[in-house]
Amino acid sequence: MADDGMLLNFELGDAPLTSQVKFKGGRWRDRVRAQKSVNKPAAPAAVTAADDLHNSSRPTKRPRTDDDDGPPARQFKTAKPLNAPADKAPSHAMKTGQISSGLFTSNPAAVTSFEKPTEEEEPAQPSNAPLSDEAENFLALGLSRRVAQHLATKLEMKAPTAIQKNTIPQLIKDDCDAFLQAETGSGKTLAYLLPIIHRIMALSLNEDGTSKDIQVHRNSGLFAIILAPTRELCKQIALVVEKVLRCTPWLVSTTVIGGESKKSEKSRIRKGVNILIATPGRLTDHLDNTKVLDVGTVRWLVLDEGDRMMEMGFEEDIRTIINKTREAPLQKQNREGVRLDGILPSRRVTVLCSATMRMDVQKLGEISLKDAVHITASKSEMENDDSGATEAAFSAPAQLKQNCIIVPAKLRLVTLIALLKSTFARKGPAFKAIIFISCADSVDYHYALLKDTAVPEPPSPDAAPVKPSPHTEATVAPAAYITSPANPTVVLHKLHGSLTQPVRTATLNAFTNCKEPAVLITTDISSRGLDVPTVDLVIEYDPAFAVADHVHRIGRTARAGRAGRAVLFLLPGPEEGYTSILSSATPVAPQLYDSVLQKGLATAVHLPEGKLEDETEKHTWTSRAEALQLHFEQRLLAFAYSEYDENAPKISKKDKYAKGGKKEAIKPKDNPLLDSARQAFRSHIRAYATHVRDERGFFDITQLHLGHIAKSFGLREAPGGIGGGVAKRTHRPQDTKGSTNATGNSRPDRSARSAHAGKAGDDDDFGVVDETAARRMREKMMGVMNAASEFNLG
Ligand SMILES: Nc1ncnc2c1ncn2[C@@H]1O[C@H](COP(=O)(O)OP(=O)(O)OP(=O)(O)O)[C@@H](O)[C@H]1O
Repeated sequence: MADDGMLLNFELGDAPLTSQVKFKGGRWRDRVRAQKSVNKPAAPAAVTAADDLHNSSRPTKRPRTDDDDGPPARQFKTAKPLNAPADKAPSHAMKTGQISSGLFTSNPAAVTSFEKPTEEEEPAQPSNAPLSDEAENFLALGLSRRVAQHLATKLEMKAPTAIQKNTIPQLIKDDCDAFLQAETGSGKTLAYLLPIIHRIMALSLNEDGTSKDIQVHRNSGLFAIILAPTRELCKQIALVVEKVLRCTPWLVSTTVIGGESKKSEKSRIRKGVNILIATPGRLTDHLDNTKVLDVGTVRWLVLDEGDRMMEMGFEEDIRTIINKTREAPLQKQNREGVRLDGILPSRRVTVLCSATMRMDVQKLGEISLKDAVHITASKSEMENDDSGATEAAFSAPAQLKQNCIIVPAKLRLVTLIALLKSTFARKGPAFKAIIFISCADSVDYHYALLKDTAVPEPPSPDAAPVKPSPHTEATVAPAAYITSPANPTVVLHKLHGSLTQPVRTATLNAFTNCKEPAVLITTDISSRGLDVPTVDLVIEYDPAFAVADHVHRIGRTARAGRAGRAVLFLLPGPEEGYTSILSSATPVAPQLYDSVLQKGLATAVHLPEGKLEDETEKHTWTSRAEALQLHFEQRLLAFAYSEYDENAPKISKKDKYAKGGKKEAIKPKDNPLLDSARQAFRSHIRAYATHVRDERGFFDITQLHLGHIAKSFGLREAPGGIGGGVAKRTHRPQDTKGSTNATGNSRPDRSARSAHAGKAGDDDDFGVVDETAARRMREKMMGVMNAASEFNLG
């Protein structure tokens, strides 16, 4: 066995692990068995292949800091559980045939140079805030006094943002198509909505501004259709429309977004609607089947987050919607005889809207726009003048602080906890964070891992009855690990597209309205358009599949001029080069993972039942990190092996070693958390293969050390069953140790990564991504998404 890097995580001893794992919940019989199992004396270790058996690589060059109390670069003995008596720390690992590699050893070194931050820099001036000049107001942009007053008094919006300032007069006076492109959180929704509502309201006004005798009402015709990619986004837009329409209660909006019966949507359309907010699929369905849906009076078609709709495969639906609205004869007056021309546009106007500019959007522009003006926060110009379009393609709000932490795979999980723990300890009670993860399985797993598993205390007789929503039972829970005495209640939420619509809606509402500090663990379902103004921190635990998605993800914070911070986790190696393309838009400051761990683990980790350490011993951040990792690994092993179960049929030595004398792991028992970890790992690896082609040099699946990645899921070895899209490489590439990849970064030593090798030093690469297979996989993911729900990366 290679010795370097292969360590037991703890010493071998014979004392029981008593308080390391506490079993709560479930049947009492299971709890008793589980507790007995951890109290049993240890048996000699049966060693099987571990995650990095082959990892005979170079020692870690872990960056060190001044007050570093970390371990040496190589260590042959790592920490024992902190609450185990000295020299007596038996482990599940010994019994299960598992070996766990040391947390701080055999980690590839980062090539990024980390500059020590000198002083807290002055935050940049917000770039997406309402304008501060007193002369800037909605009235001056041409909106009616009624709307301007309503915005100021009821919605507390006195001044427009830059994109609103450039869009509103344009869409009030001109009837040409428009492409709105501005940073996330810059108020694009109101930028296109206000002129539409202003012009519809004008149908009820005389030229002198007084009200006409006949006012338009819900039955006067459908004037605008707004399309958005997700139900969540549609609901959010509908809420904004509804708030603005409160100043004109005779106008009505509604949504057709699926997730409820088509019959009730039909009946709302029949009652009359002036502004319709829809997802493309559902609207196409209604255009085909709902006769009362008359698009003859429609003057505006807005495609919000157009690029996302294209990416999700809605191109056909969008084409159908555009063709059907264009083909319907344009009615110059409605059936009540109200003249529409002259007040509403004399042609159908299409507005395309996105914070990012990518190929999908250009294609959508070709399908939907004619002689469009390109409106940005700084100017408005005809589209064929493309200056400015690309420069703004990937910009993020200026006040948004961006960091990236280069974390070796094995340390990802503990670094995440440390980051959350220190952030929540420092921040006020209303602090909110979103963690983006690549797939739904991984969201499910991390939610299950981080939530407080303690059975809640029965409420005292005089306590007010709490009525938890039945829809959020499985998606909202108190968090463990990241709480602190300063911030004891952090509420964990999870959201992804495989959840049912009522659960998605209820969970999002719970997160938005949560008065406690809150974390939302989610997929890219939450990356677009989601407007929770109080989100302070976005963590990209898994990088986005494309830079455009990254821009939208981090845009969930720093909205409308507020401050915000985004942290991106990257692996040492090719991924480090990714910062070069991000920094071309906004600077991304690299951060040492050591400093994150040091800060977060300066104090004990809190479990619901107490601290995860023996207070009589001295602890360092490294020993706490090791203990925390061990704790997670033990949680996965807790119910996993029948050897722990006294009542389970005994497995004979003969059976154990049946296959040609090979050591066989003992058959695992059912452990939902372990199953979830394995499933999450597999989905994570598959998702990794779907990064867009242009960025795959940074996210190269052949560079992943699966054993180390497994450890970040609390697993001690990489489970099998990863297929589809990942083909075995047959030739060892030449660019091994010391070579430089396309990004200019030297690759980590490949010989360090042969855990999946057929033959050591030969066919040792895990696989290459076949482009067609990757595309198929991505399409499949999108396909599942469209069939089951509309937005599910998982
Ligand atoms: N003029 C304004 N004054 C104050 N707040 C505003 C103004 N306009 C919009 N906002 C607020 O800014 C936030 C972001 O608005 P909106 O969701 O429209 O941004 P966006 O540009 O569409 O962002 P994204 O690209 O992320 O979808 C919302 O909370 C909205 O209420």
